[in-house]
Amino acid sequence: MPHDDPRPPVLRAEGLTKRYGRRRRPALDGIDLTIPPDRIIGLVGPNGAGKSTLLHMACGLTEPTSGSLQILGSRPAADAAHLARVGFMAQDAPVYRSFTVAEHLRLGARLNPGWDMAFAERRVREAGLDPSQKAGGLSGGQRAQLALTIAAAKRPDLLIFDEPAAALDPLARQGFLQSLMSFVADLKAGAILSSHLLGDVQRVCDHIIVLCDARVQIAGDVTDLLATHCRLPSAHVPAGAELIDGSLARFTVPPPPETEPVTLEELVLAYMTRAELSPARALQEVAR
Ligand SMILES: Nc1ncnc2c1ncn2[C@@H]1O[C@H](COP(=O)(O)OP(=O)(O)OP(=O)(O)O)[C@@H](O)[C@H]1O
Repeated sequence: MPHDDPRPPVLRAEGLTKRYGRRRRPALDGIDLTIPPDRIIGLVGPNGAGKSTLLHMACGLTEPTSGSLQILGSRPAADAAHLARVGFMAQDAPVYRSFTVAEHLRLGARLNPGWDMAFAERRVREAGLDPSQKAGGLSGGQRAQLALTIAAAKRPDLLIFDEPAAALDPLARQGFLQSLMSFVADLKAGAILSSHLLGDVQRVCDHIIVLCDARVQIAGDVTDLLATHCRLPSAHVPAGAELIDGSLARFTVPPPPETEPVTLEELVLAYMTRAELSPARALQEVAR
């Protein structure tokens, strides 16, 4: 983030912790994280890592147990004006099955002061949705397009998606991700999406957060991460390098020429594997 950018970070977490029960392991464990504006952020990690918990907290749907979280410079869902600045699409693209597409848009207009009906109607047409069709009869891909339109037509500054395309076939997923990117560009909004589909993340995101075991393992702009992670040609770990997993290392100095570049998928998998094998994790498993 340029130092003269006056805008607050999209997300700032300090010591953010969430426990769902006093005896349970935390779902988020002391997370410190700052995400600059103007990013499409991919939140990745294995099942149960805490991704939905973080996204729900960002929307004000659940409260931290301790620590603090700011979204666009304020407490999540601090007031009506702040609520209007954040659009959320929950897992499985929830819609009202007995409402038609047009009724969804009218409901959106009644509930959201900044609702842009012209934008919503144009997007419904572009997605090929029939306004008189009941949402219960839409395909998964059409339902996702409707839910995306509803999240975007309030013209938020930040769109949050919890595994938005997990249930869609590859073609519907491609259409959905294209719409997502064009919405973000149209609205000049930021976006955070959680996903298990690393290919999708690689296609649309320019910043990633790897969350495993309730902790952030690595976060940063994709270009920076790919420039600072390489595969070592031998077992020797040079100065300025930290071995993450196998031969994949992170460099705090410019990597030497004999190292090989890595893909985003390899990088994410290396951090996930390291977290899975960490001694702290092993101890937690024994304690459970
Ligand atoms: N409402 C809840 N009550 C109790 N425990 C919960 C609740 N929601 C989440 N958890 C627990 O918190 C941990 C993190 O769950 P969360 O759903 O945030 O992970 P996730 O990374 O989104 O997982 P997935 O990829 O499977 O959706 C898990 O151990 C889960 O069982």
